Amino acid sequence: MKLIYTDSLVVGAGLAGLRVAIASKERGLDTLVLSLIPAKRSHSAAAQGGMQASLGNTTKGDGDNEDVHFQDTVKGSDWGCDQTVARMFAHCAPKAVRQMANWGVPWTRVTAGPREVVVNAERVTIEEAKEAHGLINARDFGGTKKWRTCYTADGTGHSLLYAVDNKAISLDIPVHERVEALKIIHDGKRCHGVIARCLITGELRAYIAKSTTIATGGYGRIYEVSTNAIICEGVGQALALETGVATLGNMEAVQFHPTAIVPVGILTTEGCRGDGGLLRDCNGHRFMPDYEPEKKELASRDVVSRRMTEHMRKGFGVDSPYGPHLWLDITLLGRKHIETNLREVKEICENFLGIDPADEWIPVRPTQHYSMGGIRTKPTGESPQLQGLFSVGEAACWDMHGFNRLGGNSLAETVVAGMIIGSYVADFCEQQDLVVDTQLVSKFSNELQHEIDELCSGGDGENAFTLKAQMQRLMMDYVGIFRNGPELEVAVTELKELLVRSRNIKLKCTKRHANPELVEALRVRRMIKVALTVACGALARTESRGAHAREDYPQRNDKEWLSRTLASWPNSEDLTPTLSYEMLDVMQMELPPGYRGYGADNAIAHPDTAKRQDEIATIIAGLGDDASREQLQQAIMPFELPEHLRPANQRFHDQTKSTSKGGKNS
Ligand SMILES: Cc1cc2nc3c(=O)[nH]c(=O)nc-3n(C[C@H](O)[C@H](O)[C@H](O)COP(=O)(O)OP(=O)(O)OC[C@H]3O[C@@H](n4cnc5c(N)ncnc54)[C@H](O)[C@@H]3O)c2cc1C
Repeated sequence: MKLIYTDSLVVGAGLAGLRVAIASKERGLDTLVLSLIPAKRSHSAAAQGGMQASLGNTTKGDGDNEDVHFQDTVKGSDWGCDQTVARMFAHCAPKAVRQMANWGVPWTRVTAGPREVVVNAERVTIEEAKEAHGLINARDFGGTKKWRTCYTADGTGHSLLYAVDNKAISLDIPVHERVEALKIIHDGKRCHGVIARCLITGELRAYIAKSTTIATGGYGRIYEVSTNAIICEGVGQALALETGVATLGNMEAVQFHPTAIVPVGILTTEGCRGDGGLLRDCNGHRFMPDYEPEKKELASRDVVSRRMTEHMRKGFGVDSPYGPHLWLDITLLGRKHIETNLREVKEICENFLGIDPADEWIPVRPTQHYSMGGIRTKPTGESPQLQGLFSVGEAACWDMHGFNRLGGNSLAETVVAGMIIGSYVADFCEQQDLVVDTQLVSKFSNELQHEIDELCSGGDGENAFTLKAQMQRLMMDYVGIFRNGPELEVAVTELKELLVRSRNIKLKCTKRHANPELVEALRVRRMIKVALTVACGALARTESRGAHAREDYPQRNDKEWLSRTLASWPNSEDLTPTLSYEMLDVMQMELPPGYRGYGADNAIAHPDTAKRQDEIATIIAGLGDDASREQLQQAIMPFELPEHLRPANQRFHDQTKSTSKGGKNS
């Protein structure tokens, strides 16, 4: 078998993986990336609406800064996130968005003077500052206090991925395309690389590295209908799970996006509502203000998706051969706006629905969209259990999204976390020697070879495609937007049966090289395990938090459930994961749990909340009015960053406004 050595191995050539690879290569490390597909076709390219960074350039972003972005992110997460990580992220997002401009992203810019926008269904004219002319613009997105989402029309992921991939090419970073990592090489304590299979020749290869970063994206395709690319199948999470040691975090936290088109499930960006689009029911009635008078269509995604589902259950859905749906109305934005800022949406509507969204309403329904859960890491991106194993981007539970990700915070996470974690990965590689344990390599490659031999051994057995379809249907029916105990029990029981059956898959086509059936068979048994971590986590969590909505436990229960679910699979013969919990410590939080500002306000309070609020008030009073925001931060919730990322961010109106924390400008 071919052994390939490198310092920094990155599995995944989406935005997150490439950004880590660039950080390694820029430090002079030998770096190599694996990908199922050419880098520029990675799922990141599909992102439409934009990335959040508190630049505060537009009038509607005036007063924005890291504090506001941090608070929106924590509230968006329904207090499920790691607040230290949310702080690291909010601090570095402005740096990342500017770096992307430097690398060639053609951000939409501010034009000084009057600008016509739609706010709450009305056309209003805002005035953009003369000093902001030519600076990076931002649009509104759900769950945010300010207009903060930087964008390139509605092709933001495409332009980001092209810029980042071109940067990787300019640094001569090799990407081994059409290669699938299927096993992590480890000794229970330390990760040494992966065993991968070439999807063209079928050859197995060992990639041996000082650090291995899993950046394989989300696991959306364990559901039947998803906005995700078909390669988002959760194999990266399964790789970690199958080590038996590494843990996955909050796998039950699965986001449903409010506006995917019916029936195919392709996304229309949140930018549609951010720019002023409305949701209407079968009577043409704009219903969101009835449920969410303050944020209306721009509450966070978990809230809007639930309200839409609730409204359809009351009989206000539009009947269609594909089940009920609602309408997204962007006609009020006008043709010019749609053809410049939402042109991908227009093309999607024309090509997949045969309608012109400047004239007609778009049929939409909430659809699986994002994986908040993933490979649990420390703030440095490293697995707490396996030294040298890192994870980043949607594959990871770093964990800045908790139980609900805000729109625009994922693209931002890929390049921000890629920048931060890339730096820690490089530090790690500089401090470590390359360890080559050939016995260990043989053990894992033999296991994979044996698995392939079994699948190809002929005879009667299960069909991989059938099992996958059954798993996807189960997840859709029983582990969806609203969940309850009896249905989750059904999901777990039937997924366990599918897992047993998946151990007896036999291929009809037994070719060892390019063979889609073999690819499917190797993936589906891993996907079912991932699906079980979602279903079991959801069944065990007897509360509602963010995207995890239990009809039988409708309250957020901070008293008992302010925790992160950890899932591991210590014994390969087990039929369910082992769950444990990492408690979130209110006494360490900068923002103790409270009301999000939208959605239901019926949480069961944590006993420490009031105590922590008092403690923070005492700290602020003790430091006095002259304290800098850095002193305050240090006293309330300090956080680490690589040194080059620590300097304060600057904004064009810094000179004219207060620099104290109270002034919300830093
Ligand atoms: C339609 C759509 C629109 C979106 N719009 C926005 C938006 O406007 N703003 C926002 O913030 N977020 C948005 N998101 C979310 C965001 O795009 C993703 O979360 C993000 O791009 C994920 O990037 P990533 O680098 O983590 O993974 P990906 O881009 O998914 O890349 C994964 C990589 O891993 C590789 N890979 C996978 N498995 C293996 C394996 N076993 N072996 C080798 N390689 C492997 C793949 O080939 C790929 O290169 C959107 C998502 C969707 C679905």
